[in-house]
Amino acid sequence: MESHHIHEASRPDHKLVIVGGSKLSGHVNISGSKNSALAILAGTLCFSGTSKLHNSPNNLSDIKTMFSVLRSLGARVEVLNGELKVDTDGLCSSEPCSDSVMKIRAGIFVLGPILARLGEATVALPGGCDIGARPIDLYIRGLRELGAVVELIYMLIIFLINYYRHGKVCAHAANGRGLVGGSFCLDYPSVGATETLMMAASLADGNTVLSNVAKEPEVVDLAQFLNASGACVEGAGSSTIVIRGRKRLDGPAEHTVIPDRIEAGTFMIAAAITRSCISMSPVIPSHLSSLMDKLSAVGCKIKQTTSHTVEISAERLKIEDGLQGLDVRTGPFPQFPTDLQPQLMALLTTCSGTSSVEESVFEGRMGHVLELEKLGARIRVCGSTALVYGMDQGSALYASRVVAKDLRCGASLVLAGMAAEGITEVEGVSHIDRGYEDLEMKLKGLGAQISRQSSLISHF
Ligand SMILES: CC(=O)N[C@H]1[C@@H](OP(=O)(O)OP(=O)(O)OC[C@H]2O[C@@H](n3ccc(=O)[nH]c3=O)[C@H](O)[C@@H]2O)O[C@H](CO)[C@@H](O)[C@@H]1O
Ligand SMILES: C=C(OP(=O)(O)O)C(=O)O
Repeated sequence: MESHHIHEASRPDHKLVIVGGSKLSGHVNISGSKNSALAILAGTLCFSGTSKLHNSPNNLSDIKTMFSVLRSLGARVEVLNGELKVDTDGLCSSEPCSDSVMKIRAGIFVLGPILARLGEATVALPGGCDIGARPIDLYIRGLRELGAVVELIYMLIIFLINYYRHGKVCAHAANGRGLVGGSFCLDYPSVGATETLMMAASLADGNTVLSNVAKEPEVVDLAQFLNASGACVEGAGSSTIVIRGRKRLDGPAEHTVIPDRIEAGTFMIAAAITRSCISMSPVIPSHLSSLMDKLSAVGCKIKQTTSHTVEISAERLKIEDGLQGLDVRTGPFPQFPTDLQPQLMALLTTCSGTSSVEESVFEGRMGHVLELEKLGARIRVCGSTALVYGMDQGSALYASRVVAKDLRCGASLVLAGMAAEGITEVEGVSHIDRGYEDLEMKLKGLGAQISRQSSLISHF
């Protein structure tokens, strides 16, 4: 057992019970971005003072876990009337609580800020969705370019007849000096490595040039937060970022987190898979271009009704009618997001023809396939590509009991359950709670028949 894949889901859980076949209608409010908020929370460690964050999705379990990470370092975190305040005056530790770090991928995002601010950091290897190896070599190599000495240390923890490997990253600024500016070209535009290096370089002595960086909107949001706190980060959103390091950042900023493009995308696919028409806000349409292109190509009609509102319509008489399968390949932004791949795959099982879905970002992000097959989908996986057979090629969604193996797998199963005939049960809801605020309440508000129940009650 690898220690960095321990999930809340290993505890007794709830399930979502879905009566398939309902049409959706109306409007849904989109929460703030999980991945932006997680990076910005780490960013608050770059300076002293109290930051105010609006639109942070504070009810997500991943965000609450990040609060625990920050608190374990001496920060004070408070949520009052939806407004989040993070006070980092009391930062007193360079080693966050390993149990919390090991629950989420973003646990490792604190490495850069702590190292830059305190000159040393020891952080456990992080958790997050179990979708492949997820190394941190780019973080380590990048920090070394900024003058850090970084080592990975593994311990074998033996407990009765079980054992697991517990890994930690230990870093310190070489020769007791702080970090220094440098140049680093990422082999792959990793979101987390880009964010970590951007935060660390903001406090380095001199200028840093990062090339082949991630261009995701969450990277841009973090850069805006850091700049509002006195940092000088230029070029976020392009493939090269230049950071003019400062000894100390001015401090606390007030910032509004961008809307969650993955949550918005999931609701767009919910409308498509139920052949319904819904609207949603706030969204930043340019963050959703690749999904909107694909949904238009399958046959949905998408309209931007205000600068921050989109309406999607896939209304047809019958679920079997109309939508056409297609080929898709995931990739770094602005390509199709891997975090919407499982949800799109669920939709493609209800379209006509054979679709091809290639996962190019994570090596192990096909965990939803087996579960979708339990709901009647016909899918064949060859390496990193799944051939998805549509309704006219043998897929026929019907109710079953399935398990969310990870966050977006869970979302994809909920969507498939809404299109399946009968009552579907989705277990492992704690994965879904990591990244969707009130998913079932929001879907219910749109007309879905969905409820949360104890896993001990069964409909089968
Ligand atoms: C908390 C958060 O923001 N999570 C998001 C973030 O994850 P995360 O930041 O972990 O994703 P990355 O962009 O780093 O990973 C992309 C690819 O790069 C590889 N890699 C990454 C780092 C490294 O040092 N070495 C390396 O090889 C990974 O194994 C993966 O194959 O971006 C992903 C890609 O958009 C999203 O799916 C996640 O939802
Ligand atoms: C993969 C995801 O999250 P994380 O990186 O936190 O595991 C996700 O949000 O789909």
